[in-house]
Amino acid sequence: MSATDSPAVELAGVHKVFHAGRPGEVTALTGVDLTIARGEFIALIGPSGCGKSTLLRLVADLITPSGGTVTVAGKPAGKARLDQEYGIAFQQAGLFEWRTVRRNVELPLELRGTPKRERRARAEEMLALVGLADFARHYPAQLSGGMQQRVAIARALAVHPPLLLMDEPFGALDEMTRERLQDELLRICAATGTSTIFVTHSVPEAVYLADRVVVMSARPGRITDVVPIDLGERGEATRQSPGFFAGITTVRAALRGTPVAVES
Ligand SMILES: Nc1ncnc2c1ncn2[C@@H]1O[C@H](COP(=O)(O)OP(=O)(O)OP(=O)(O)O)[C@@H](O)[C@H]1O
Repeated sequence: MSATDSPAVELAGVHKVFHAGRPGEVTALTGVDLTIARGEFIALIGPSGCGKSTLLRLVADLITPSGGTVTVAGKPAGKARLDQEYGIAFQQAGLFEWRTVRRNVELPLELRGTPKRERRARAEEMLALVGLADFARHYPAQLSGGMQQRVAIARALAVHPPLLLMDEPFGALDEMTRERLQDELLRICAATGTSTIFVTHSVPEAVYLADRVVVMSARPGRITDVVPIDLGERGEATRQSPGFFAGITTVRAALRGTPVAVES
């Protein structure tokens, strides 16, 4: 299989233990097998402490597995990181206050050594995509929380990553902003063919966004269900549709089947 037709992400027999063999040893993930197709949108949901962020960090090569393999675009995760195969956006937008919006978006391109003219053009293209073309010269503090989050998404997309990793990026936003950003994110992913792993605590958000909702349980963290969602093209009517509510009911039932994490 060539790198271009390999899956976006492949986790095989992944196991992660923190502080192995030491006091406070935690098995964060066990027996995780998951294959994500190119262009697919995966939502990860599960009780607190079930290993969602750990799974995302393993794919991002921010941490290494204790066992099993993590492959991104047909390459080991470490090689994919060096090749900038993915962009990351977390709950906090994480913008640099002293940089303008455009220069925040340019940052990953700067780190990559992209020439100035090209990175400026790319940043402007990405800002237009998230509807912030008129705010390029503003500073983050002059923007609302939702706008800052859109800048973070533009920055994550600036290197045209085939894979987008998002850890509760809309968690801190009000419902209306959140729903608008969900639509924008889907539009961007469809326009760019990006594959996405999106961690959320919201069942409706997971169902609205995802092609498949991956349900996890804690102690030890593992995948307990994968719920396919077939709602076609999303829009305002989707949020009122029987299929949407049916998806929510299915994911809720899958979550109820999982033990709730008790943090010691
Ligand atoms: N660096 C670390 N060192 C030790 N234990 C860790 C570390 N990171 C995570 N853990 C533990 O691994 C388990 C999974 O954590 P993780 O953050 O992946 O869960 P989560 O599902 O993302 O939780 P939440 O929904 O609360 O964000 C937890 O028990 C956590 O305490």
